[in-house]
Amino acid sequence: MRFAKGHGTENDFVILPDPDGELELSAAFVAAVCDRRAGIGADGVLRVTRTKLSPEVAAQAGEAEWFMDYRNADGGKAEMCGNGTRVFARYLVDAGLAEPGEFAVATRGGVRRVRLAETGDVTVDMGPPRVLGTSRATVAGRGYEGLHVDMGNPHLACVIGDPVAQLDLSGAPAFDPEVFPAGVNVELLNPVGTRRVVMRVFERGSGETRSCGTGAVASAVAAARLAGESTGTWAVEVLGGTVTVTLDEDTSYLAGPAVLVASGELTL
Ligand SMILES: N[C@@H](CCC[C@H](N)C(=O)O)C(=O)O
Repeated sequence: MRFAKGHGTENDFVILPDPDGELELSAAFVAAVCDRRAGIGADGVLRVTRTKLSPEVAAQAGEAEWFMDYRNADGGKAEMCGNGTRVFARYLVDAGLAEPGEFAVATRGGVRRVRLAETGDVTVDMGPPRVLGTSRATVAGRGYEGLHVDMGNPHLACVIGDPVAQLDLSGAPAFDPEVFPAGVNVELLNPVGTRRVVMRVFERGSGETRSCGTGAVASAVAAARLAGESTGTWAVEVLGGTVTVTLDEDTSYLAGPAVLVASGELTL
C-alpha cells in the first residue's frame, strides 16, 4: 500500500491514496499506522478517495471531487480536521489530482474550500464557528471554564490565567459528557498581545498534538470574545509553529504551511 506523510505546523498525518475506494480502514489498522514506535507515527490518517464513491459524503460530489476521510490516531472518525484539510490539499496538488489554486474538499463536516498560495501556505475556509455556550474541563486536577465551539467537530476553548507552557497535558482532560457525548477537543490558551494567542490542545482520539486547525479557530473565537471583538485576524502560536485565523461576519479562515515529507510503501 502506497503512503505519503505530511504535516501542518507539526500536526502530522499519514496519507493513504485510495482513488477507487477499495480500502477498508479498521480502527486497529489506523492505530497501528499511527503508532510512533511500531508504525509510521502520526496524529491521524487521511484517506484520499473520490467523494462519489463514499456514501457518507456522496451528496457533496457535485462540489468536491475528493473526500478527506479523516481518522484520529486511535482509529476513530472525526467530522473535520483543519490542518488535515490543508495537508490533504497539498497532497492533491503534488500528486496531480487537483490543479493548484482554489478548489473544494469534501469532509464529514461539509465541503471546505481551499486555496494554495505560491508561498506554500494553504488557506481553508473553515465555515462559521458555532458558539454553543460554556462548559468546564479539568486538567491535572485544575478546573477551567471554556467556550463550547462547534467547528464541524466539538471544541472547548479555555482562556486560562496560567501560562500554557506549564500545563501537564500528559493525561486526558475531564469534561462534561452531557455537553460532549461524543467527546471533545480541549484547547488551553493565553492571549499574549494584540490578536495573538498561545495555545496547547488535547485532541479527542489523538492526545496532545503540536497543532490543531479547528482548535486554533475555536481559540481565536474565544480570544475575540474576551476582547469584545468578533472579526479580525489572530495569530495562534502552537507547539509546531504559528497559524493564522481570520474571523469575518459569515465564515472563518485558517492559514499556514502544509508540507509533505515522505512517501513509500506500507508493509504493516
Ligand atoms: N487536528 C485536527 C483535528 C482532528 C480531529 C479531532 N481530533 C477530533 O476528533 O475532532 C485539526 O487540525 O483540526
